[in-house]
Amino acid sequence: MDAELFPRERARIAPGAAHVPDWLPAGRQRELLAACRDWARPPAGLRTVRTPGGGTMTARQVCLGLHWGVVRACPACGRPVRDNPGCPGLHQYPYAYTPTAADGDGAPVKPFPGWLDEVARRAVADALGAEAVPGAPYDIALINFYDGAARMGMHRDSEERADAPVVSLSLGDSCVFRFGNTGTRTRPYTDVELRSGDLFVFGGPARAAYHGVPRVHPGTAPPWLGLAGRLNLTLRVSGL
Ligand SMILES: O=C(O)CCC(=O)C(=O)O
Ligand SMILES: [Fe+2]
Repeated sequence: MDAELFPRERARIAPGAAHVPDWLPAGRQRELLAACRDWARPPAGLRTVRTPGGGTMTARQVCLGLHWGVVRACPACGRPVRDNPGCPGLHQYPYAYTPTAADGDGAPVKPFPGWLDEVARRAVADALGAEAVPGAPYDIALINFYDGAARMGMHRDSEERADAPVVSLSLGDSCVFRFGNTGTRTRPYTDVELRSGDLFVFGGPARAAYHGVPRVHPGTAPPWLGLAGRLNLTLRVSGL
């Protein structure tokens, strides 16, 4: 992989969606990994994510800024999630952002550091151009850890109330990242290989596209990083 003759090229995967290979230099990857290890420690550390049907996700997760997870009651009106179509406080689907790790140890979520907002703004400018950088600061990170068997089903990132681009940074093992369309979980989609240090940004007409991780390639992390598995950070503007 590292011995490829030509560097991998950046690509527009769809209008509003861009892949920038090797965006993070090795030193920044090491620093980001060290920060992720700190964030993954309790309280409000890495947890197994519950799904609405009573199952669990295979990727484990820690959040910064606000906690993302399944809720049983609307944080705004207190009524059962599927029973509040008129309430502006919660999306119809039973995921929401809350200030504490409600489906974990219940501790307050760790703060989103200002330097991650700077990283996100640089990422959007590099990937999509300065005009795509939002006015509001990035204030949420979802950090997913994948072991060799973990994956993530096709979904949309839809609990935010802002349409700012989502910034995705990958560390460790490479994976197949499937980037689809806004209408269905199925084709048409494009499979992109995301490797350690890669940036992927999706905003504008691609902000609501379905996407997922059908496969991680175990043992493909760069040896100098010291990570067995894959970490992905998505940086978002909550609008909340
Ligand atoms: O792991 C990835 O590359 C994607 C993660 C993702 O889609 C999410 O956290 O919503
Ligand atoms: Fe996502």
